[in-house]
Amino acid sequence: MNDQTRLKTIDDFMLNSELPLDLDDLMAILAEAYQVPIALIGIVGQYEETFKAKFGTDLARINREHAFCSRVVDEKKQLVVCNAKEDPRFSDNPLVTGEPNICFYAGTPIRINDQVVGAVCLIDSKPREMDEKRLKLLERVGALVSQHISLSREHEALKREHGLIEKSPIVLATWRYDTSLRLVHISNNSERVLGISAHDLLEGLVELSDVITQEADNAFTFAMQAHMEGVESHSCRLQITTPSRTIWVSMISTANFREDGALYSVQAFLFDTSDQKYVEDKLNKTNQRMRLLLEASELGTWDWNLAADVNQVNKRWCDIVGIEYEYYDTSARFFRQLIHPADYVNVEKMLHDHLKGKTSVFNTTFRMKHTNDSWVWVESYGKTVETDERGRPVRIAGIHRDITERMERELHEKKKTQLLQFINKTRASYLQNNDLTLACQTVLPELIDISDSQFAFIGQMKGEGETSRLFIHAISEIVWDSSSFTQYNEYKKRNLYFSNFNNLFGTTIVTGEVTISNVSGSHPNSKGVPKGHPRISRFLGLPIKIKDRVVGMIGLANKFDVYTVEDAEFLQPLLDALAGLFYAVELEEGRAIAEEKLRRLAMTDSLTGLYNRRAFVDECNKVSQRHGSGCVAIIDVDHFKKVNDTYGHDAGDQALILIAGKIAKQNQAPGVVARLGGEEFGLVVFGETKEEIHVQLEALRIAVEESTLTYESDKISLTISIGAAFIEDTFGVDFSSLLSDADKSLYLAKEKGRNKVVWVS
Ligand SMILES: Nc1nc2c(ncn2[C@@H]2O[C@H](COP(=O)(O)OP(=O)(O)OP(=O)(O)O)[C@@H](O)[C@H]2O)c(=O)[nH]1
Repeated sequence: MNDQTRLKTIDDFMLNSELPLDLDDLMAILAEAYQVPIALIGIVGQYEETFKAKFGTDLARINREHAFCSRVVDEKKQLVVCNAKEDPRFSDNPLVTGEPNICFYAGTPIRINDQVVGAVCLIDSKPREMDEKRLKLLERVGALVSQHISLSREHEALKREHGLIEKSPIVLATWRYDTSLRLVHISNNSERVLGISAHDLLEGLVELSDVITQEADNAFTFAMQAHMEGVESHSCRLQITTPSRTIWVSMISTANFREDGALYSVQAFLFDTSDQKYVEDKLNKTNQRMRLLLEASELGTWDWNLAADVNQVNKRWCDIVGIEYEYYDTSARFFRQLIHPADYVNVEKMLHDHLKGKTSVFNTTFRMKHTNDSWVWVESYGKTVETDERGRPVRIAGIHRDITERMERELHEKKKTQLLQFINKTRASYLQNNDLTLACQTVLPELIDISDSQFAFIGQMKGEGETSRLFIHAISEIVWDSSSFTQYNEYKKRNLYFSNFNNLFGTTIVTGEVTISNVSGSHPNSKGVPKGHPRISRFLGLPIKIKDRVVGMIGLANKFDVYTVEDAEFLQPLLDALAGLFYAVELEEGRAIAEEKLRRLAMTDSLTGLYNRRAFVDECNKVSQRHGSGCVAIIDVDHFKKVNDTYGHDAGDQALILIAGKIAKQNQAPGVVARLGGEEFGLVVFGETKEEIHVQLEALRIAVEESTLTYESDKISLTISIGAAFIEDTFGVDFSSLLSDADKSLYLAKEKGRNKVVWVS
């Protein structure tokens, strides 16, 4: 191992090369001084010893096994052999027995890097002695040779470096400092690289200050002064102008200091960076032009370093969102918090896609919060401009363009079209289904969307005056407790009414005006919301009017932005359309009521209020469609002509009203009671048996018999005769023939003396 290290050192110091050490003269002096015929410097290799310097012999190398020096190397110490011929270790050594007939040998180690690599030795063919003093002297010679070898190597290395520098585009210069800095060395490539000959500079024929600009001279002087004041390294850029050309040179200088800290020398590398300077200048000019162009084009710029989380923007960028340039916060968090909540997810997605390499550019439009609380539409266009060693983006840069005006115009147009579409949709839904509530519910989500709101309702006033209430056709589902759940269920059943108008939305109904509240609780009529109800931060109440009458309203809540009069104006066509529909519904309802009235009138006997004959026939037809037992009867007032004749027609009328009342009282629905004409009434009675019904008819007869009509001062007694036909099952029965049968029985009842019930046999 140790031997290996030694051989490596030999290799390293090129002692295994053929080159001599150039110390033959020293060997001559040494031989002279020690009065020996041979003095050598031997380097002991693996198999042989090579003589690097010699005096007194022509031998270049010998086998290692015969080399005396190998013992010096192996034992790492001086070796003195006074008489080899008598020394058993060497007596048969061919170098002893033959040429050069070694008899005396004194060797001292050559040490390099603590390794003994060879020896400096003295040889004589005669026996000799060596005193201690001379041996010490030889040891010192060995040390000097060792030092010489080391220095030679360093010198060789330096020569090689200098040789490299001379061929390189880098000029090496050294200044020595005594009272001032003086150029003491400059590499020969100075002429080629800098255009100034090294010779001229070193001889002082040309001064550096003669060829550099004033500005560069200042920079150079500054560098040197910095070194004089203790700065170890420095770099600057100098412009050098020679008659043939002008170049830019970068100078990197290093100071060397003495132990007391005083400056000893300055070494500098100078290299031509004109190309780089040219590119830089061009880039600067381009940047400058770009900046002017951006400023002129009203473009905001951003340059986001992701790793450092620094987002640099220009002044225009700040202007777009109304931020003072000086107070701009460069963090991405600040940038993000300006993005509109409704656009945030999309922006993040677009950014993510670009960062992951899914898109070559980041290009999207979104809204940003202006310091004046409005939203600014920006078009953002960005691109990765720098990546790390793994290709991941570390810097993205881009532009912002304020497109608010264009977007608002476009959005307004789009919304207008959307509004007209959904107005048509509402109308169509109503016409198709004749169901206004369904139509309102269908368009509610679109209304919320188009108005940028969170909640909405559409209501219509129902009822007259004091009792009028707002019927809720459609409302956003907001359920937060059991009572609101009940309320929402009422809504589902189409039975939700708002009747208290002493609050924010009620203001719209009461005043018939648009209600705008953009700060929660700020409106004088605001009563807040029930506990648990989502916060209503902004509210817009829009009245639906027919002429000046409020017939309903739209309530909108929680727009991202503030509600404005323009919002109300924008939605006016919808309000008008709903007003039209509400009016149509009102008309429809009125017509239905009138029709019902007419229908009732056509079916009613005006004197008694009972069904008339036609209605009786209709009702009998209905009865004939169901199963069950019963009877049909005809009732006739006895001697009614006499009543008329005796007490007058009016008394007759009163008698008819009285009897009609009795009949109606005795026969409730589903029985049918009608005045068939004159003093004749028709009756359908239900009952299990004929007997059971008979009891009912008898009761009616008796009730009339027992009643007395008081007309003016007269008491008028009345009786009725009844002809009745029993029906086992009413289903499919022909009532007209049964009535005819009952009429015959009535005739019989009259014949038998009146005030009787007679059944069809
Ligand atoms: N006051 C009044 N009389 C009416 C009305 N309609 C019919 N009458 C009268 O009713 C009378 C019916 O008389 P009649 O058909 O002769 O029968 P009656 O007098 O009741 O005798 P009987 O039926 O045989 O018991 C006529 O005098 C009609 O003028 C009416 O609406 N009001």
